Amino acid sequence: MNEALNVNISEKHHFLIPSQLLNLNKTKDLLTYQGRIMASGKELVTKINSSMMKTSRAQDVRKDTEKMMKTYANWEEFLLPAPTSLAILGQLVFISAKKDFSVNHGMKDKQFKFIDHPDALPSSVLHSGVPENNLWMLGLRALLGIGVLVTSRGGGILAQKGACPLLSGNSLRSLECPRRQSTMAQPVKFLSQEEAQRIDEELFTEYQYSVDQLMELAGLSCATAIAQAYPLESLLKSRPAVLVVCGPGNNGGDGLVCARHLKLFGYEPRIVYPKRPNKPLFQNLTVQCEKMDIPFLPEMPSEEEVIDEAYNLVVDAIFGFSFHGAVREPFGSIISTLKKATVPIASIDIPSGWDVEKGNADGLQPDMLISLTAPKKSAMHFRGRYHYLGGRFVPPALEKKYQLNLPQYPGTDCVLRLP
Ligand SMILES: NC(=O)C1=CN([C@@H]2O[C@H](COP(=O)(O)OP(=O)(O)OC[C@H]3O[C@@H](n4cnc5c(N)ncnc54)[C@H](OP(=O)(O)O)[C@@H]3O)[C@@H](O)[C@H]2O)[C@@H](O)CC1
Ligand SMILES: [K+]
Repeated sequence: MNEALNVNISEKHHFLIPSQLLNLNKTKDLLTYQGRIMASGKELVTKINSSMMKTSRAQDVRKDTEKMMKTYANWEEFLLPAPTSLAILGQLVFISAKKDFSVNHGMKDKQFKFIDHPDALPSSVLHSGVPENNLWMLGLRALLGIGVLVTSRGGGILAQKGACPLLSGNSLRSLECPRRQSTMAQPVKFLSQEEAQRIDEELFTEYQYSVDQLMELAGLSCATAIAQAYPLESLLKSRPAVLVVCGPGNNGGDGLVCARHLKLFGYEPRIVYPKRPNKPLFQNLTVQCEKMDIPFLPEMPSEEEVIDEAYNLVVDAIFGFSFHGAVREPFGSIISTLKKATVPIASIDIPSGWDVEKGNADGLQPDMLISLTAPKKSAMHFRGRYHYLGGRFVPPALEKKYQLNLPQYPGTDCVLRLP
């Protein structure tokens, strides 16, 4: 396994410890300081195994950790104690430093029987249960200087508790996270339709952005988030084909931009664009896609089997936050076909056909939602695997005015995975 060292603690318990973490100089110091010599490979496994058994009292570990981590950051504030109830639930803890990963990759025999989807594990700390006591957790904490952050789905609890949001994302770059004082304690705001439209309006009128500018950033966010959630190497079809369905408004424009960036990222997008507005903005975006050899389909495939057969993913860029009322044709038929397709759907800003605030229990159920600027109220009803925030263009004054409490994007990233 390239990115993580698999540590078999016992027959039932496995850890994946990211090699990046082990390579950190500070971590090495820390291990030496603990009097436990860190080695590599099998030796490391033995060391960890034995140190689990010899774990010092929780109080000592807490003090040590505090002392050690203070130099770098106030990590102690981010650590959640593992609830005892969780401590008896299961068997596994995973820590990964990068994107989602497969635990089966490079394994001789597939021994991860407690994992539902071994080929797509969330990258942030995932807790699906821990052994009968939390000794190993303390041990890990003592060894690596971090706590095991417990959550049922990577990062979920962390973000709500106001932990460094980077930790809930995909990267151990979180070690460098400058803390954000003002919004840490507040959950991100879910916008009403009217708020979303007012913010949008203000960006254009007060802040003097052009639509093209923001659309470019929005579309780039969408393509980036998609590439993170569905990396090329994870696609099941031999061709990395993606169907991008674009609607008549700016959400559709985001879809066109997204398609263009997906193409640059190595995907093979194809676009369905049944109602094209007669405005230079959309005409230009269309030409840009054509010049990038992105095919526009004459019509939406009407059979869901055709979509399932040909595409790895559908990008839903039909309607965004201005959607209202009952869906009109041709989009009604398009959405019903998409509802029957089994291929994952990534919705831009709002799952199309959903009420912007109330959602739609009988509507599309996308696997991914990329909320732009801030999630809308309907995002509370999103049940898919990947919820990303994109559109990193909100000026701080505007964020403050609407009390958006946006989590901090990791480093220079333009997207952030939400719990
Ligand atoms: N600040 C941001 O966050 C940014 C947001 N951006 C993006 O803009 C999106 C909002 O775009 P938007 O305002 O153009 O509206 P959008 O939702 O695409 O659809 C409007 C179209 O749909 C139509 N339509 C409506 N209801 C319908 C129905 N029932 N059945 C059929 N048709 C219906 C409606 O037709 P009309 O009702 O006018 O006849 C109109 O043609 C936002 O979600 C985000 O993706 C970024 O690009 C830039 C920065
Ligand atoms: K959409």
